[in-house]
Amino acid sequence: MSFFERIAARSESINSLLCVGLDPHSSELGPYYPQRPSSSSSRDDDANDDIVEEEERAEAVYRFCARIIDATHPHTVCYKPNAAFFEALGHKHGMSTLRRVIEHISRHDGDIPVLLDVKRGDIGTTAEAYADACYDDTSGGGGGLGADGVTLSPLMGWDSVKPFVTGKYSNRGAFILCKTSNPGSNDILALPLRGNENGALFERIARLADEWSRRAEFESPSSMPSSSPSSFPPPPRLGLVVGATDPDALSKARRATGDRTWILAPGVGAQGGDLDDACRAGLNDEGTCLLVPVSRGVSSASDPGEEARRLKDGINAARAAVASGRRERRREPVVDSDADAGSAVRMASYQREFLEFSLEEGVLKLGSFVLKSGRTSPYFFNAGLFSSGSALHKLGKSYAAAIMDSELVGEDGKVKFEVVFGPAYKGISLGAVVCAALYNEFGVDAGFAYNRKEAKDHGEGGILVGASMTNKRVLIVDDVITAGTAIRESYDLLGSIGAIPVGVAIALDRAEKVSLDDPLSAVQAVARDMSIPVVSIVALPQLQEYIRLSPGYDEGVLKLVKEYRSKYGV
Ligand SMILES: O=c1ccn([C@@H]2O[C@H](COP(=O)(O)O)[C@@H](O)[C@H]2O)c(=O)[nH]1
Repeated sequence: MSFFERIAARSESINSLLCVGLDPHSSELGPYYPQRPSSSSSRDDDANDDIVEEEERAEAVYRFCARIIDATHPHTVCYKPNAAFFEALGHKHGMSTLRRVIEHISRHDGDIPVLLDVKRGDIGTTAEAYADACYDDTSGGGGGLGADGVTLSPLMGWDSVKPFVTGKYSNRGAFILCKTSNPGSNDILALPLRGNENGALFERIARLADEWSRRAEFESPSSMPSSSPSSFPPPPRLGLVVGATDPDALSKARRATGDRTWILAPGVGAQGGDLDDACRAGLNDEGTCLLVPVSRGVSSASDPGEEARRLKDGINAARAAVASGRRERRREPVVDSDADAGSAVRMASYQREFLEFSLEEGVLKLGSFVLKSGRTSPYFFNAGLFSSGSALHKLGKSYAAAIMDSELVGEDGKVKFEVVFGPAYKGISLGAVVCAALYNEFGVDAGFAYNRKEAKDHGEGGILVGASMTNKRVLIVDDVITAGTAIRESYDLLGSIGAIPVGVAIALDRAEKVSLDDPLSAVQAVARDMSIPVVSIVALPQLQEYIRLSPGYDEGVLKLVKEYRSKYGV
């Protein structure tokens, strides 16, 4: 198992997100010194006394750590010894004491990972040596410390991180410093980004954690049994350090990095971070992927075991509240109070987010719009206005979430299509972002193809470009279906080359009839005529519900939407 798989497995098996830090501060070592018979030492004995003191200090450090480990291990997902306190023991005792402590951890039942807090960062060749020093490099003589994961500075870039998570260390993991818990973290890590990117430097780092994890997997694939599709996409190799002292940064980092990345949030206890706020901000939608490391808060307690249990319970209380709140928002149907509709409207979190950002981007507008059909619509959707990298990224994620939430996924958890087809023109870019998001978000590596409106008379010629679709199951991606003409053309085109259309994915289902005496909407008619599902990110009922639930919603707009729906809707 990889480092983060071990973290996840232990977290689940002991139902905890607590990481105990081992920071043997001098001020806490007093009770751990071995008793020495009092002797009257002369000046000649001073040098000898220094040596004895060094040894005694190292012994005190070991005892301090061992006592904490023995008391807290039932509640602890992983231990985080901070290398600084061991390095300060000097060349003779420092590393051997650290190794002794790490070995002590491994003597306890269960697989308890060791995260060495070293905050390294250097050019690649030096980073290789650091990686050997931190881990147990048996191939190079076995002189390493035997840690399973490390903390790293990301500021020197991917090549400084790579040796810790690839090659012979592909099963290790690293937390990269994103927004640290100290006040000075605002000096650099919170600086605003320039150019097209919004947010602060730490948000960029949060995004990089995902990117580098994928890069690590690409450059140094983990050996996974092909029979375990559930392990795809592979577990991340990088997590983030984001201080519990800044809940706002924690929620921004969580949003930037996504749900699979583990965040280490130091700062609870001696640094004043609030446990509850940190959990609410840093947990993912499932109420996990957050480790709360506490060092002095545990070591200075009169009963470290009891304190660890109390912290574990406190974190679990927060995660229960967070998980149930988020689950409810994401999965539970929202009952539409509209008596005319009279049915429940399901609103998943990806649907709410999609509506939110479509309105923000001006892609979805509320007002009064005359459509090509001559109808006056209270809303208008123009997917062509998703016109930035960030908007396309979010759009792709929304489509991918809708597809994975639909009948296009079989009982076996696999998608029912092999190729994503984007019909010219708008469908080309949509198909591309959807195909990339399916891979990024869900590890679904489908082929991608599109068509030209006019055949090329040079080069390879023809109107189809990209993955071969002959005898392949194909998903058609478009923005909206108005009359269904474009989708029917795609369907015929695919049929003519022996491809098998298995579904259509669109962004918005207007859920309206083409002509008033139709029993079905345009989307329903396409699904019926082609006998394939048409999946949409949202449909008109979700838009109506979104407007109704928005703080300060406009009753006038809602009334117009209702009227439009009752006149043209299905
Ligand atoms: O942003 C950071 C990164 C690392 N640390 C380390 O965590 C512990 C915190 O100790 P407490 O006693 O729980 O405050 C310590 O080893 C730091 O070096 C951090 O605090 N903040």
